[in-house]
Amino acid sequence: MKPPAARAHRDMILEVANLTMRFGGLTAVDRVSFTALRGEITALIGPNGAGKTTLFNCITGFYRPSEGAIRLHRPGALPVDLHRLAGYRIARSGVARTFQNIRLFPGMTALENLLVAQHNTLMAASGWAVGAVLGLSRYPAAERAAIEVARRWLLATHLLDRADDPAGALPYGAQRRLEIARAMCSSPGGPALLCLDEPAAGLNPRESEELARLLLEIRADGTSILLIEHDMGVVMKISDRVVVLDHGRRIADAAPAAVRSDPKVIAAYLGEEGEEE
Ligand SMILES: Nc1ncnc2c1ncn2[C@@H]1O[C@H](COP(=O)(O)OP(=O)(O)OP(=O)(O)O)[C@@H](O)[C@H]1O
Repeated sequence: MKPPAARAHRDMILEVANLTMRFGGLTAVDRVSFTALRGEITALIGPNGAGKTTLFNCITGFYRPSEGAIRLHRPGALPVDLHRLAGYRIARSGVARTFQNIRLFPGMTALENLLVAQHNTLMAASGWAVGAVLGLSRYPAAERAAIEVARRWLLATHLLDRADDPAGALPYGAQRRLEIARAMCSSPGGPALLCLDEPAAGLNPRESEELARLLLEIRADGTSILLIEHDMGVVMKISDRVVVLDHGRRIADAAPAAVRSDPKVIAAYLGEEGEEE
């Protein structure tokens, strides 16, 4: 486990402070605080209904939290209060996400899905106007760069040979990888923070292995990752830090080995998982 001094403010990518989200009388997230460090994989685990996806939805702007703050810290830039921003602005500030249920454009090819993800970059190159149609000189170069970025992520996700297949025709595991590739294409230079909601759901053991390798590559490439995942094999193998939620509250926040042997976590979640198997 990293010593507390190593979790300094300057190393932070995400700061969640006293976050609360209520739906009528139900408190789905209850005064949760934690930090995710730059260059790390931070996992968010806990039983069904613990509030993990609700927390993600607050971070990515799908929900406006009832209370508390969420800040993105990027090197050389002022912290960004994500809890005050609209979702599209959060995406533009470098936060990308995937969903529990695959949300690709099924009728578009794998390559097209990755180009659509770069729409903002391409529109910026056209001056947010008719530049592309008028043949503005910056647009063709931006388009070539977008194809190169897409190619790079098709390669990284082992989908280059399926580039021209409709996304909806790809096997399930390939669609999951394409979703991650799409998220990686959504910001120029890659997102600062990649939020993945159960990326291993429905994968077979070999595909889970491949996914773990891909996430380690993404981390090595400089993108910090926030990961909701029920596959404890994947979580324990690749996470630097594990935050555990139960009934909307944070019950643990430590290195994987410490979380695995924490009696509170075993009682609330890991024990229950073992019984299910
Ligand atoms: N839009 C909503 N309206 C009302 N209640 C909601 C809403 N979204 C989530 N909840 C409730 O908030 C609680 C937390 O749900 P959430 O989906 O965040 O849990 P989770 O930890 O992601 O669970 P899972 O592992 O099953 O995905 C649940 O009781 C859920 O029913």
